[in-house]
Amino acid sequence: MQHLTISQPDDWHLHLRDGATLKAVLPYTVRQFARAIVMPNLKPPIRSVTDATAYRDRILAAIPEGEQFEPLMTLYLTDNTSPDEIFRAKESQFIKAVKYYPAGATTNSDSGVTDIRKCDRVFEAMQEVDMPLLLHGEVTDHDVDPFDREKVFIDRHLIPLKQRFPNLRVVLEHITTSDAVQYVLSASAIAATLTPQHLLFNRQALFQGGLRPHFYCLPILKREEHRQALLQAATSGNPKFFLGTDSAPHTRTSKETSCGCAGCFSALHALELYAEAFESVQALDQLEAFASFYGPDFYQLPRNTKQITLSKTTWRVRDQVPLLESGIVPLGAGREMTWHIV
Ligand SMILES: NC(=O)N[C@@H](CC(=O)O)C(=O)O
Ligand SMILES: [Zn+2]
Ligand SMILES: [Zn+2]
Repeated sequence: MQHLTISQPDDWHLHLRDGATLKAVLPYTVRQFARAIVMPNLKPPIRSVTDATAYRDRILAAIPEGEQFEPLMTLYLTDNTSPDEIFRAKESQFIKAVKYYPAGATTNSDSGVTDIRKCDRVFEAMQEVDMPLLLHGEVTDHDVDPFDREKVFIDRHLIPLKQRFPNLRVVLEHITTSDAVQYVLSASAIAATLTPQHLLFNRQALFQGGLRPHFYCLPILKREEHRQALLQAATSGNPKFFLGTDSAPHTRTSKETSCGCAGCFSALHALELYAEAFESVQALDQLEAFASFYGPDFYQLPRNTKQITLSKTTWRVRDQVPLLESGIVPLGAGREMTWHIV
């Protein structure tokens, strides 16, 4: 196959940041994706409809002239989020979900939830108005090994949560383990997003000839057997699994340091990376549904009608994209790619 034309995809998990970073990264997303679920982990986080309205306006203002893009906003759940905020969010029309970060689990999560049970009144409101809950599904307990934090989260928190709120629609974000795949398959009213890094790389990428900070994201890359399970889920044609890049820009200097930030920047070439992952298991015929159908179906939004074409062309991922002094290093910088957006 030399060309692949699919309906335009959407990105169901994206970090756009704010200010200069927002302006630097947004054009890459707009080139590929019609819509994106925008993460609320700014400093300070997007906690209210008022915050989300202002942030959405800043995103709209940063869309390049003549391009179309629809940011779908989220609220950052805290111990103090009120059920009334959920009702207001539902009324806004453009807030599509609420994001749960365990306090301290990942980048800018200091204001996250300290105990998930504290939010039960909010979950009740969400279940009532059918507002999806997006989970960064990792425990933060220091006695739990970083490679086990997703599985332990499912056992300790997600299974009980689903028992308390069986109809609350949940997305387990950026899944990294076969345990997560199994759980999502077994439960109802739940879906999962998959990132390009977790489909293409295993934890060896972190240690290839030395320490590789640009492969460090959370949840951390896992063993090959987990990558295989994720790839199988993504290409299986099951609508519970859809595209969410988790593109998470950090400057080069904030990653190449003694305590580097977590996050991989993939907005530059996300769709091309997914195409490569799907082709590696002869499943390019499943790419369109994963990238363009199952996400809008879950969020009860119309599928996109525009199309996008990829062609079989080799090219090399550039070393960095410009931002401030140090730039942002894209996922797989220097890598030879095999698919290119026309
Ligand atoms: N995935 C990451 O490693 N980092 C994300 C936060 C997140 O999605 O957990 C970020 O905001 O940088
Ligand atoms: Zn996360
Ligand atoms: Zn993320």
